[in-house]
Amino acid sequence: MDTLIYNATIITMDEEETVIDRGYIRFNEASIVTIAEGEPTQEEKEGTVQRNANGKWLMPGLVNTHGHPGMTLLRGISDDQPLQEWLEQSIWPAEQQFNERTLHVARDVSMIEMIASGTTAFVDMYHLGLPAFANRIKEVGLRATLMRSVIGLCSKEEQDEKLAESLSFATAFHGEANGRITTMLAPHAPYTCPPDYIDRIVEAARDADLPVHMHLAETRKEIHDFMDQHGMHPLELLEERELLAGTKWLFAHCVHMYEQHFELIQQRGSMISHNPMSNMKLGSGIAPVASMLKHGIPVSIGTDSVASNNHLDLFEEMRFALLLQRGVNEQADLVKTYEGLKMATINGSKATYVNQVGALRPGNEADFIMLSPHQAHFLPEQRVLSHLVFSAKGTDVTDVFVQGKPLYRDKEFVTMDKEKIMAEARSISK
Ligand SMILES: CSC[C@H]1O[C@@H](n2cnc3c(O)ncnc32)[C@H](O)[C@@H]1O
Ligand SMILES: [Zn+2]
Repeated sequence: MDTLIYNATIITMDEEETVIDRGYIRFNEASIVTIAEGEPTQEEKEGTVQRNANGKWLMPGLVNTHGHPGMTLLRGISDDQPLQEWLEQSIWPAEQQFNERTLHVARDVSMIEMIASGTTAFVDMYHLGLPAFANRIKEVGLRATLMRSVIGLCSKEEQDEKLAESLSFATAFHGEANGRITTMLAPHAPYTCPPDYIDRIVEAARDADLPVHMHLAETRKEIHDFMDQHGMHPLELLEERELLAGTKWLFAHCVHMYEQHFELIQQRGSMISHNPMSNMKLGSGIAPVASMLKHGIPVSIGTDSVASNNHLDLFEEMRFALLLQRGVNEQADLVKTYEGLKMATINGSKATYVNQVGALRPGNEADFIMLSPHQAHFLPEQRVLSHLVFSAKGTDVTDVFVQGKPLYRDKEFVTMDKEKIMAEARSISK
């Protein structure tokens, strides 16, 4: 049976700045059937379960295009180190202690946090326990892009084993959960994967028609060391080895890149995940997002893990992304308000190479969220787009639907037991 939600203010993200002041959406588990202004007719109501939105704001679910949910219990583990020191001294030793249970609980906590703040789809780059996570996501109902990522600082035999494992996970799970799970291959970074290993990963991805996700140009040190070793910027090396064209890339960070790199990225059709808070926290720098957008790159937004953020609230991340660009470039209209919403929604679907989400239109999948406008920080209520970017917080989200199924209803979890998961997290993190 279809569901009909009426009396909603609908932000479609379909055409430029469309806000349907009082409207309704009819949908089912396959797709959105109707979106229209005004009251539904008797005919539209037929064969539906109806729900009054009471003026709530209804918009596409947010897409987090870079993260590591398995690291969630490392929140606050080390707050004052730069990337390389943070990885080598704090993160990698702590990750050695992970087991099935800690990973399961960490990922459940991250999904609680994402759902409660309006994320309907996320990218997870990780090397441990992927099949178990994919199966858990099937139960929870979120949309996810998963990959068994690889670090290639090992023998060729080990590299090949890791790549084979990645490929077998990616091919087994791509399209699972009624298409909610998609997969990629993922060399961790140019400083942990030698060029000939990246060659082999890209070749495998092309053969299997899978996208490739990688951390890129995150710190000045990375570029400095890479230039010393290879005589050029890592993106230039990818181009020299003919790895950009014909590959569906999603690069995370891209902080230390310049005009000519964005021209190349745009020409080759690669995607970028901008992670402003993680870059700030680790003191990595400010990505030149205004320049990326000027080149026509549909920049998307990621949080990275909560060990470098320390939260998964994409509303906050989106606002921070805009404010940073305006502040650092001393220009108030450089990255426009609506661009922020695009980055967190429709650009996220482009970055993950997933069609039919990120915008609300008939035929697209019913991945959407609702926010309560009855908050002091949303007064006066008329300027919805402005409020969503500059005033909204994840905690304003009241409802979350993925593929037409409710995961969060009036702030109650439908598919997860929040109290149980939090109790387990407290107990094991001790
Ligand atoms: C093998 S991929 C997962 C791996 O990535 C590490 N990681 C987490 N955040 C970052 C980041 O911002 N830059 C580089 N690497 C990062 C983490 O240790 C995971 O094990
Ligand atoms: Zn990362």
